[in-house]
Amino acid sequence: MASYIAAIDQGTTSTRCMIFNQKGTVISVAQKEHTQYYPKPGWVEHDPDEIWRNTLEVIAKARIDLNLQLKDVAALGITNQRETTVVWNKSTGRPYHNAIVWQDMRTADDVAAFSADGGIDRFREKTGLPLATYFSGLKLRWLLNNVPGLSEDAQKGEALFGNMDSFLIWHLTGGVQGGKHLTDVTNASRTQLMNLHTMAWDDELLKTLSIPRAMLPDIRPSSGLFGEVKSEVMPGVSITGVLGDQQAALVGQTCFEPGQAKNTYGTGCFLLLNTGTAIRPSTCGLLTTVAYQFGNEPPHYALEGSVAIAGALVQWLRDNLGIIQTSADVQTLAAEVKDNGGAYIVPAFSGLYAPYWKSNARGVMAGLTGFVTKQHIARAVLEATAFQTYDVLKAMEEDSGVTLKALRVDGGMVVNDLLMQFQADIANVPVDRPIVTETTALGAAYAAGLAVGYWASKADLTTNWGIDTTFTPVMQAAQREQLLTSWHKAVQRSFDWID
Ligand SMILES: Nc1ncnc2c1ncn2[C@@H]1O[C@H](COP(=O)(O)OP(=O)(O)O)[C@@H](O)[C@H]1O
Ligand SMILES: O=P(O)(O)OC[C@H](O)CO
Repeated sequence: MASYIAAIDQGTTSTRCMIFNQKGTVISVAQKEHTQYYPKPGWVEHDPDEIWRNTLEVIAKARIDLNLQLKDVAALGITNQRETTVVWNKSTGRPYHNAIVWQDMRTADDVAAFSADGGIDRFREKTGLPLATYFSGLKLRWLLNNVPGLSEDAQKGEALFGNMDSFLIWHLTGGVQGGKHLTDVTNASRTQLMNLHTMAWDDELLKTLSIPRAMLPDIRPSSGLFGEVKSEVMPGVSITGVLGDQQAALVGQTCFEPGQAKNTYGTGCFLLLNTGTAIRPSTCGLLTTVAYQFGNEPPHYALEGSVAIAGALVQWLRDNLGIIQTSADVQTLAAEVKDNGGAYIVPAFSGLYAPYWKSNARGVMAGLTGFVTKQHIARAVLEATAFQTYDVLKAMEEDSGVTLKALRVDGGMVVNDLLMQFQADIANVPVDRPIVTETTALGAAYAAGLAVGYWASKADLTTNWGIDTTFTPVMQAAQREQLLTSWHKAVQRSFDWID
């Protein structure tokens, strides 16, 4: 038996390759950031070719650092930023356009137009999703309507659509020399084109959005054979696990029982609750999504509270305002004051996602007085993530009837103790930070490893999970109430900024 499992985590800001051992410990890691393009206010793009080059580079580096022989790699897993939409030519491999990123809001007019007939929940019964700029279907429609020649090529099956998983699988398995055009159920569930009940592309939705079926990838379970790598960075290794990154984190946190949840704090923030094999509709502004499907087992579903801007607000403080030099500096600055000084930031940069779904909201800073300093702003930046998590947590508890005993957390922001303590305080729930916080790549590794027998069962994986730190709530109820009241007033003020 080979000693390791490799995983690629193609995220919003960077691409990573990680090598794990059987204990789920990271043995080698390489990471590279890619360029964010903002061609117009509210538009966000990535260059798919840059991401492909970075993927090759990080795989090579992670291997070299460990002097990893191919015979030692049991399988490769892939996890990815979801919804981000790529269209490329089957014969040349060339993308027709930059990828349209999940945060991009260019489809706001389509959202309004389609909602005029039936409201934003028009497709919810079939897809589990409200109409929003977030999902792939309308992004693909925009590309078909705006890129010359694309629609014709799509009808002929010459143009291929995919999220980053499909794009990387296609390249890794041979590209123009017959690369496989595949996706997994979790990624497909974020396109707003897949029917959650059948796990297949839905002809009625495709017709309504004018999407040619010929350009769509085949949908596979998350764990199983996707193909063999042909690229020279890892030739002959099989890709046997693919999951959208938030679902991968749920798997990496071994939340296999209905009622278990995790919250991932990265660019955005995503709370997922495993709801088992039954589809649970949301009436409180959450998403119903596929959590994972392992081999021939029935799919498991999740309720999801998606927050668009979390760590991205820290980056904004660093890159746009220049108040801090590194993301980690936000904690040092925020710790210089004992509270937010009355300042609140609602980071509705991409409108507001769950549980509000307000495409026309925009960011606000509220409660400013002459007393407020950059230290208070740093604190308000961190608190914004915790307040947004509180809102989705409450919606989750109401929708599911589950009261969380503890919140499992992961992602780049969880190194921030001040944020984690405030999260525990404001949600009044213990926050469990695990030993391995790279749970996204770990989840893809788990899916890949289960498929080839590297791990025998989910029970094997569960024993790998362990707590590093538990943050216990200490805040008085009256203070919590006062903070939440002010936060919710600020949220109201962000609504309806765009007419
Ligand atoms: N010490 C820190 N405190 C707060 N935020 C942080 C800290 N370190 C990193 N971040 C934020 O975490 C995010 C990166 O997390 P990561 O999980 O790698 O994101 P993604 O997978 O979305 O690319 C960035 O937005 C960054 O600003
Ligand atoms: O790449 P991340 O970690 O920011 O995750 C992005 C999400 O998948 C968007 O739905």
